[in-house]
Amino acid sequence: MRFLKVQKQMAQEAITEGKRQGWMDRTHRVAHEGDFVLIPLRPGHDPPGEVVEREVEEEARERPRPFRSSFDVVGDIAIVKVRDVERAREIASSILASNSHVSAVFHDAGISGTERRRRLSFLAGSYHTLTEHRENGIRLFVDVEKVYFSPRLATERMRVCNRVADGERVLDMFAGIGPFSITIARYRRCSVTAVDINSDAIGLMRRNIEANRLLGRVEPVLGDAREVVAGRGPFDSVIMNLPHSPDEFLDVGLSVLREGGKVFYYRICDLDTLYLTMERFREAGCQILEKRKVHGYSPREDMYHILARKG
Ligand SMILES: C[S@@+](CC[C@H](N)C(=O)[O-])C[C@H]1O[C@@H](n2cnc3c(N)ncnc32)[C@H](O)[C@@H]1O
Repeated sequence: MRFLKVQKQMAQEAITEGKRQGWMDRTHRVAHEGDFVLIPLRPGHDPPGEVVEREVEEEARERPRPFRSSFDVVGDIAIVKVRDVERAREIASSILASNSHVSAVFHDAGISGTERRRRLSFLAGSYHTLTEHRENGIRLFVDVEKVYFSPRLATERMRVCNRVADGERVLDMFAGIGPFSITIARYRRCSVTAVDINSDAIGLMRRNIEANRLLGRVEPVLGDAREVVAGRGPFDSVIMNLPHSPDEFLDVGLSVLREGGKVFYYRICDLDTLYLTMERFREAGCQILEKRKVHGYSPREDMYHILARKG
């Protein structure tokens, strides 16, 4: 098989270009060879650079992965995630018929913008977007139209909480309505700084802190993490749950983390990008303690978690 051979430092950029220009063979995995990365090429494509031939084993072929289920339930609101709106309408009727606790159903046309708001259209039931969701023994007010919230991360939030010790200072850099922060403050004697750029999310976070009687334990901070985090800390744990673009903030997160502190990092990407990200952690002087898949995202990408220690 033919590969484009590039230096490790240039690999991320080359992979992005290879996907955009269509010369990268996305049915095979990227390989590693010393300080170089080998990017698989589609037949008949010759991008500029060094092209090499290598034998590949069958396991190097990417396998199709299962898609995620077709709807989520947040409080008493169901959010249908299939592309076809007609199919979404059919699913909406059967959700209402078979789930007595669901009273409104929306179609999700995707999440967009810095504030990660959902583009929703109303399908069935009684129209409302504000609901109360319960997970891991906490109460969360969520406006499904104005803020990001995913019930699929409930187990993940408890896992993170279980890795945090009493007495820690915790920074939740992209906190949303505060599900990680509030879970930790509820079960650990910690002080949590919870940052988000979306004013609606911070408004709901304040309400959630009060609803869970955690006033003074979680400090909501409205603003761009890049600006408002500098000068705070040092923190014992930093949570980075901005899975589409966390690398832009890795320097900020690590700058306020104490030596020996932990970073809980999430990223949606393919395996090749994940390995490059792990390399970035190592280059920044961190030790990877854990790496695992949280859930599938698309046929080619998954959401991954990296737990790393500074120093
Ligand atoms: C994927 S959501 C995660 C929310 C929350 N951690 C959760 O589990 O529900 C990412 C959040 O990051 C916020 N965000 C995006 N860019 C930001 C930035 N530069 N500074 C602070 N928050 C940001 C968005 O408003 C959004 O609420």
